[in-house]
Amino acid sequence: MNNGEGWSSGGRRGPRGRSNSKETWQIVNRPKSESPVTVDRSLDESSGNRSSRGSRGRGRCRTVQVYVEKSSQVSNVGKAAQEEVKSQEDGLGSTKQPDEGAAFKCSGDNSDLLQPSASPVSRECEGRMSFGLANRMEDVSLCGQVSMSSTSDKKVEDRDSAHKSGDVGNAWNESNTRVFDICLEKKVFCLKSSILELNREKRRATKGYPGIVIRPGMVLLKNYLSINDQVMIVNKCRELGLGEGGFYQPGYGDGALLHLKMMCLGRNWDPQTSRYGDTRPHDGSVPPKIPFEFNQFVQKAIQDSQSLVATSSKKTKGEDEIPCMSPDICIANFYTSTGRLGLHKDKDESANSIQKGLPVVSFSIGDSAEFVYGDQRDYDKAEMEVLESGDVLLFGGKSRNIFHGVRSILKDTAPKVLVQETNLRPGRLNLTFRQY
Ligand SMILES: O=C(O)CCC(=O)C(=O)O
Ligand SMILES: [Fe+2]
Repeated sequence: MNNGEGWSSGGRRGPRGRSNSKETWQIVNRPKSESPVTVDRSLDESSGNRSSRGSRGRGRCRTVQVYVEKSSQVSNVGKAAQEEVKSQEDGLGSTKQPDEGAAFKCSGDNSDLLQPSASPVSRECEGRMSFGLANRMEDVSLCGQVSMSSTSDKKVEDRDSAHKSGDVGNAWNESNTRVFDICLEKKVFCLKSSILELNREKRRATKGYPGIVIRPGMVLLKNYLSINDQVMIVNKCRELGLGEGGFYQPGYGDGALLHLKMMCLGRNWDPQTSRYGDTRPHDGSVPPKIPFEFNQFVQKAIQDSQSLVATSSKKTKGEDEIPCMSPDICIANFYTSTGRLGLHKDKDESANSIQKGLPVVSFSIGDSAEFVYGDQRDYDKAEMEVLESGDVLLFGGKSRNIFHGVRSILKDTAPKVLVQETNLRPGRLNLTFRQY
């Protein structure tokens, strides 16, 4: 049923600007009792491939945890790349957002329409499985202070309140393409992090966290990227993001803006045409190459997901559910605290890639996000998973064509130590890797 709002013409991206979205969402959060089961580091280090019962899941859902040895994980790739990258760019660019109530045209896969709120749905729980993944936090010193730029914060506030009051334009034009800095430049004042908070982060980073088979072809590796790796990724993305083909404010063909900043690596994805290309049409820039270390993380995440799937079902080979993939595209999104992304399918990769179910591999860094997904473009039927900093999500095989999106960014949830080390702006960095 059409509730009066349409969808964008972008193939990959879907709906934007659902009015009063916060109030009308009906997705059920996982009850507290079903939060991921953590494992002791001692277990993790001694047991190699042991499995035990966990309590994650819903209702009748039984989960099993499998522990992997710390040495088998990707570790500290590119530690040297943690140097601070200096830039004189202000980096905010024009961040005008479309009016929340704006209607958008629809076409192709994005033509389904929003349904009015219905009763909450529970997620399918069969086949879920946990996979213990120890994490690493060597060499990152914990300090109780986080610094941010007050100047930049003020600009972000201004933009946000303009957005809320709906008095900003929504047209995409050349001025929207100014480079965007994902990190704050000046350290002007300090926010104290409580010792409790820092200890919580430290515990989280040093304990194993589960990997979960959410549904066939969809795997979530919780807390998979160490803080060191996250720092490296942020620094690298910042460096690339300030150069040719770096972060900018994208817009659709109809002029509406996406609620995020974007940078493409490997190949350019153009939201105006929903196509991949070698250069970025609005400025002719060539996308930076995907850093080698990023691809190593992706390969490792695919392998670990395949092992997880194989362990969870004797009948299935891991590769059948999550096929191997060599990424030649990475789309980096930066969401400020008001950022979001409507339900959409990733469908602009080659027919061969999609047909084979080659997975999309997604890294989350910074503030947590409410990630929604489902078989239909229907928010009321969608399920939700909070993606936290360091989480890696894969959807391939039978889940390659799911609708998915980001409902909201949860403020002040980024690990303090990450913010302190990188000066990452409030918000979330997301990288999705694909093979064309
Ligand atoms: O930010 C996310 O988690 C999802 C991003 C996404 O779906 C995309 O870039 O196509
Ligand atoms: Fe996507």
